[in-house]
Amino acid sequence: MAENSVVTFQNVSFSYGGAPILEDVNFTIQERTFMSIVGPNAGGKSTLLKLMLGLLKPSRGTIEVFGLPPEKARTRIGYMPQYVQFDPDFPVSVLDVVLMGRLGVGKSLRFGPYGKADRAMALEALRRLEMDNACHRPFSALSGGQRQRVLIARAMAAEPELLLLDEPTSNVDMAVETELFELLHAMSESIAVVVVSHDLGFVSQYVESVICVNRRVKVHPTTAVTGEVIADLYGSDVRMVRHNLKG
Ligand SMILES: Nc1ncnc2c1ncn2[C@@H]1O[C@H](COP(=O)(O)OP(=O)(O)OP(=O)(O)O)[C@@H](O)[C@H]1O
Repeated sequence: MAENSVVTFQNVSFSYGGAPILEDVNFTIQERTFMSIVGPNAGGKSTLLKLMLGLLKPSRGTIEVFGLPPEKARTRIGYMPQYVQFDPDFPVSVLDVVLMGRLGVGKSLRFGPYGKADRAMALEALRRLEMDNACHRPFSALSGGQRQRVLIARAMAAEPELLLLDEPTSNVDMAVETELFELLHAMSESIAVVVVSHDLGFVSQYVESVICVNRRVKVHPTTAVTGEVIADLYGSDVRMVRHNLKG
């Protein structure tokens, strides 16, 4: 593993049993970086994240996270999945949801009760997402955007060295999206942050490089993402939304 590499993919291919979803993938993610995974629907973005987490195994090639097989590095990764299922009748508080991020943190796997340090870390994560005032509210009573922030807090509560977020802003308005990206950008000064997004124009304002996924994977510095790169990735059917938020 190269020095400072958090994630390394070497000649990785993957299929769910049928046609290849990812083919001969090679890239690295360095520490203290903010990257986005972009690409068309069904291009393999979520699959790439699940491989990084060790939830799926490559059919070919090698993946290392912090120099380890991904499943051995999982406690160092914070993950926010694309869809979170929960029962709205289940009386779980905001703090309970964030505390779930503390499961497995530390030397051994623990299944509660949570200690003081766990609660402090969960509250700190909520504070950073400006949701600490809601800590005793039922999770089901929150708006979509508030839930999204709580789920990000849950991923952060694990004190991850690598934070993976699968479309974290799919339910939120643009003001919240901007706030979240500012926050993630700040976090990337100390850890590696990787965000799956459909909105290349928006993420380009924040990330240093983009991991373009469409069965093959190519990494481009944001400045090199030209119309040609986009057409290559998405074909002619591309809607590149540029919000022009920074003046
Ligand atoms: N568990 C599974 N079993 C079989 N095929 C799957 C499974 N999960 C995903 N796929 C297929 O793998 C391909 C890539 O899916 P993936 O979810 O990685 O794409 P994606 O780029 O994240 O898509 P989207 O932008 O729509 O979220 C798709 O064709 C999908 O149908």
